[in-house]
Amino acid sequence: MTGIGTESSAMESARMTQSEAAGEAILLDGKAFAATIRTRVADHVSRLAADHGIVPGLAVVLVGEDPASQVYVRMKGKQTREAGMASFEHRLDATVSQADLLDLVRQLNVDPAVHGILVQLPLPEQVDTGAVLDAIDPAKDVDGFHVSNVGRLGAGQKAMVPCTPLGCLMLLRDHLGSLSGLDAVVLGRSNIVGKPMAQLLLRESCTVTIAHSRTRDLAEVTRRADILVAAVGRPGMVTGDMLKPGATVIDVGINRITEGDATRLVGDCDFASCREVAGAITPVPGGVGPMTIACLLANTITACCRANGLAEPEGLTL
Ligand SMILES: Nc1nc2c(c(=O)[nH]1)N[C@@H](CN(C=O)c1ccc(C(=O)N[C@@H](CCC(=O)O)C(=O)O)cc1)CN2
Repeated sequence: MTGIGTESSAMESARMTQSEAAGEAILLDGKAFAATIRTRVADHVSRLAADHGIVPGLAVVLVGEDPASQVYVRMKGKQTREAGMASFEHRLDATVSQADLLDLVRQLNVDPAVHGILVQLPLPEQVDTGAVLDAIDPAKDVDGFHVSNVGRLGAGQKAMVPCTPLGCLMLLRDHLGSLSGLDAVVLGRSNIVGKPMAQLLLRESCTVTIAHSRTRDLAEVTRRADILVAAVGRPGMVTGDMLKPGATVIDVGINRITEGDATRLVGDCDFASCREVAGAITPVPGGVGPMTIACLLANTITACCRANGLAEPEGLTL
């Protein structure tokens, strides 16, 4: 294993034969890959405790009662504890003032037991999200959303890298090896996914296009992509006819749709038609989503090692 994302290749070759025989895209199993990352994180946590008496700590701040956010925060706490790290959960009322939220962030910034801080998004309207994110100590900014980490990533310097794009990159490297020279199209220009994803792909020497709601002849753009990352939050927007045959498709969308009495999660890609054209594709659920929390744990270890002047964990950072 050299660097991030080569460990599941044996598993993948087995799947490849099955998928190829069926004339369908290979499924990039984020759930399984995330489990291998969490195991690596847990191993590193044990070493930090045994060799240095250090327990990495992650503080997660949840404002309000958005049902999806509550689920994600619960998952984060559980997986943090399972990896042997300390989890600090702070739940604030939806009506919290900007000043009180900033006070909490400042307390966490100076708490030596806390190596990573994450404020769950979205925040309620009365709160200035940018101001809250920029109040987090950049060294503890395990989400990589602080403007200084955004700038460092863009400048090719050591940074905290946003978890979802980092997870996408791990999946891509695991499947493709080198990405150098490939045409990559990122669909979506959010600060959380689209923009950092484009920066990471550029760092891998891809030729990167960011497409968005104003892009003209979108299908003509996406059909050029060897790698397509869809992060627009529109269920089933990408259809098979918009893909280059054999493309690697990373579906970041997590959209809950209602069908009759039932609800289910779907991505931004129309899975059935994309699977017929793509070479490989991430499913929803079980693709990018689980990678996000695994990378959050990895970033917390990275922040903890940097804070203590220790070597960074191999295979968990860029
Ligand atoms: N501060 C942040 N806020 C938000 C982020 C983030 O990275 N930092 N990302 C998203 C939500 N998110 C993590 O917070 C997240 C989304 C989805 C999953 C996941 O594992 N999804 C599963 C399905 C889970 C389900 O059943 O609902 C999957 O795709 O298989 C994890 C984390 C917005 N906010």
